[in-house]
Amino acid sequence: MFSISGASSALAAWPKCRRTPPCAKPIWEFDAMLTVSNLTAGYGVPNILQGLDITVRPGEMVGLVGANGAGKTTLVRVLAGLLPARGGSITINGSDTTNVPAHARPKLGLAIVLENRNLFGELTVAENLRLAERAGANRPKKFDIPRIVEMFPAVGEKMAVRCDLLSGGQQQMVAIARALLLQPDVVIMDEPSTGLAPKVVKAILEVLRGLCSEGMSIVLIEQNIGIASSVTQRAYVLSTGRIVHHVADGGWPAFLHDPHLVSRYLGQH
Ligand SMILES: Nc1ncnc2c1ncn2[C@@H]1O[C@H](COP(=O)(O)OP(=O)(O)OP(=O)(O)O)[C@@H](O)[C@H]1O
Repeated sequence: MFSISGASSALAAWPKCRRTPPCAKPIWEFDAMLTVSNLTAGYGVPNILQGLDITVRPGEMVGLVGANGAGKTTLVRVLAGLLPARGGSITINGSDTTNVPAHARPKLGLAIVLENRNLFGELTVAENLRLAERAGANRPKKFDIPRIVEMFPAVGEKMAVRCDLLSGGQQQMVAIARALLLQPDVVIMDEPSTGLAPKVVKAILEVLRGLCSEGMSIVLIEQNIGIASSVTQRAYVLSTGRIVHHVADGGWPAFLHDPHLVSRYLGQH
């Protein structure tokens, strides 16, 4: 649901003197961290995803925005390995991941924070984090539990609490923490703002910005254009399973100013 802010409020909130966000790096300096090429997938006939091309470089936070039914969740499922690609390819850090099983994708540097967070509800926060830490043990270490607690003090205070007893915001923080303990190079965030108070969303976006400035690649999948435009450098607009528009680096204000684009592809006015 387009429940939070619309394009006009996003535009109003965009500082006139806004510079490129702090995590921006000249894109020509880097090779791609995540490449999706001509990706097709679906559940029946016809395909839902109809030939997607997406590139994310190290240190970029890239948005993927689209209205209900555009195919965002389907793309997340294919990236996670939960739904097979029917055509095209997914490359992570130079490795072809298209047909790699879901459980093996984190070893290649991919972590996904699903919209439903997918925590082990009956386990404590500490137990959830330790499982992730173990799963990420063979990757170059960037995060450990003390660092996670520094990043999310609220997680540190709830270590002994079962995850199903946490608030939505606390669960989202644990889900992000768990993803980071996989020691990923690229994190896919599926609608992290869903159901959360603006203050919590702001805190989470701050953490994501910080990660990005350290070189992490982040794909932020968002229906809320206000959030996407405030934090991502550029974005792909998905509509009926196709990338129909690319908001280039620095192109958010122009996109938000174009009522035709916003209402046509995002259903917002
Ligand atoms: N399990 C499924 N079986 C058949 N069709 C599906 C299935 N899941 C999704 N679809 C269809 O695929 C299309 C894209 O849905 P998807 O959930 O990927 O969109 P979305 O952009 O994530 O939408 P929303 O923001 O509402 O979650 C829709 O037409 C939907 O009806």
